[in-house]
Amino acid sequence: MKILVADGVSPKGIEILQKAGFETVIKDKLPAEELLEIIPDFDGLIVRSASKVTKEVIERAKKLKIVGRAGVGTDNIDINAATAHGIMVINSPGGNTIAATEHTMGMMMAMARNIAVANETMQHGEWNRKKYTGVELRGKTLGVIGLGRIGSGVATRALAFDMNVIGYDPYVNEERAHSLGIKVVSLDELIKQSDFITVHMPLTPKTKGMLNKDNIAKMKNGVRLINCARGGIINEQDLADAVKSGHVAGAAIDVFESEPIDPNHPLIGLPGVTLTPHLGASTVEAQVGVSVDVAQGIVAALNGEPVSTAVNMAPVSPQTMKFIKPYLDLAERLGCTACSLADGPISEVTIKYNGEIADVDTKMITIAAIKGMLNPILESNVNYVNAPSLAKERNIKITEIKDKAVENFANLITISITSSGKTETIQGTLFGEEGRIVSINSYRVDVDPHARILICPHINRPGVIGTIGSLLGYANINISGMQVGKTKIAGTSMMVLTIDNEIPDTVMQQIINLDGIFDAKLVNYYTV
Ligand SMILES: NC(=O)C1=CN([C@@H]2O[C@H](COP(=O)(O)OP(=O)(O)OC[C@H]3O[C@@H](n4cnc5c(N)ncnc54)[C@H](O)[C@@H]3O)[C@@H](O)[C@H]2O)C=CC1
Ligand SMILES: O=C(O)C(=O)COP(=O)(O)O
Repeated sequence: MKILVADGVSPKGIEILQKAGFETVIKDKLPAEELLEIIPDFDGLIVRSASKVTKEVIERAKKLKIVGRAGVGTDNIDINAATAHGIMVINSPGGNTIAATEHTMGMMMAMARNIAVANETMQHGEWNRKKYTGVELRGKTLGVIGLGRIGSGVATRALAFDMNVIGYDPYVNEERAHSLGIKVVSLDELIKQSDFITVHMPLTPKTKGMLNKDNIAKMKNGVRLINCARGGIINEQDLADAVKSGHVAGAAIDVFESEPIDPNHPLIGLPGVTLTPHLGASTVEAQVGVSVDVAQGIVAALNGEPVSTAVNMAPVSPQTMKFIKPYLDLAERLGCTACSLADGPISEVTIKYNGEIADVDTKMITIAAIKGMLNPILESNVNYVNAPSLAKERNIKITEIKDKAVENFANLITISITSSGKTETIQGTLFGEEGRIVSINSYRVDVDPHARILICPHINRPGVIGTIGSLLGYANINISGMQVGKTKIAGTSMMVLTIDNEIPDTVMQQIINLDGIFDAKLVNYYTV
């Protein structure tokens, strides 16, 4: 498989891709037209913030399976288009947190003490001590908007500078804010009380222009603003106007609505304004971190493994991922088994979780089951990204049930599929990390759901199993394992044979026609 690295990333990640057997094509600052032209040839794409992965790029990328963002912000990627095409988007959120946090602190100090402008003028032979008198951070109120990884890092560092830190983040609870040692206030209060305001949230339709002329007018006279998150969160023209009027004493800006910026940008040349060209993540350490993280994510995803940093899937924490990982494979095999038993279009699927597993976030396990169920019947490649939307398109109703109560197994997944008014129910559990099917339509079994199995409910009387064995033997099909499951219904059993070769349709029909056989279903796990 081929991976295109469109923006410069550290060679450490590229080594990981190459070691995993991927061919890599490395381009730095790839022009948009060239990206469009060459993308059809690639299975994976790595970008930073410079490359724009537009709908057009996605639509041309017929082989593309994954876009990896070596960094946090994915606003340069059309996530909806990627999802609609079943393309996974992953990012590498932890790797550049410290870099962006420290850059924010640096920008705040540079702005407060006129460091950048003093340096610039000194380089031109000027010695002007009076003009560049600054202000102290100690005792000033810092308003942090967005208390995620970077915002909370900035908050705790600012406390070490004896600043009074207040924060606003509608998605962070008070407990978390208290653990940071800061006070949570409303946006309005933060705007009115702060001497410095720094923003640390993603650019979304909600956050675009969140700081603008209306609320800048409510800020303290002499307020200083910092944006090391995304251009556009603070309206650039409104900010420039407020700096010119003197209401805003300083601005430290690393990110811009359009990058690189135009030489006529309104913030260029204004007193008190410190600008850097999107340097927040540009440290040696951060670039190694994001490159390694994104490469590992791509290798895992292209090997069919789930990735906790996927952006267009339900987010899963690394701890939850560790717990659920073995269940994903099991659920996919149970889904595949259930689908193979169904006799018509699937209308409804119920996935029930019993035991400890009922306490964790099972969304991804449910998706794995749907993926396993749809892959054998759909032409398109069903993956963790497109499985829910493909099920929805086919009007399949999906229900998750959770119940901590257990009977025979510490954890049990039960998948019931309804098709043509008939429901097939498969149950599975883990023995250690090994998945097992433990019941099929109430017949108790212990089946390893790999390779290929033949499931035959039959009359429990002498000779029935033997006739199938002979028939398969004549057809030169080897049976490498066998289980007979019983139920409470007297006189019937469930035979599950592990089969080494494909069974031709004619032989399947002969099996179904045998006296004492109710049905025969072949389950192939090659799609899992
Ligand atoms: N300048 C640079 O080079 C870098 C910039 N960034 C940017 O910094 C920003 C923050 O990154 P992280 O802290 O890693 O993200 P994060 O996801 O950990 O934190 C974002 C926070 O914003 C909050 N939030 C969302 N909507 C909000 C709203 N309307 N009002 C207030 N808070 C809101 C969320 O609840 C979350 O706590 C992102 O935009 C990212 O792209 C990240 C790394 C480097
Ligand atoms: O990670 C982010 O969100 C950043 O803004 C860093 O962008 P970059 O990778 O330096 O182009």
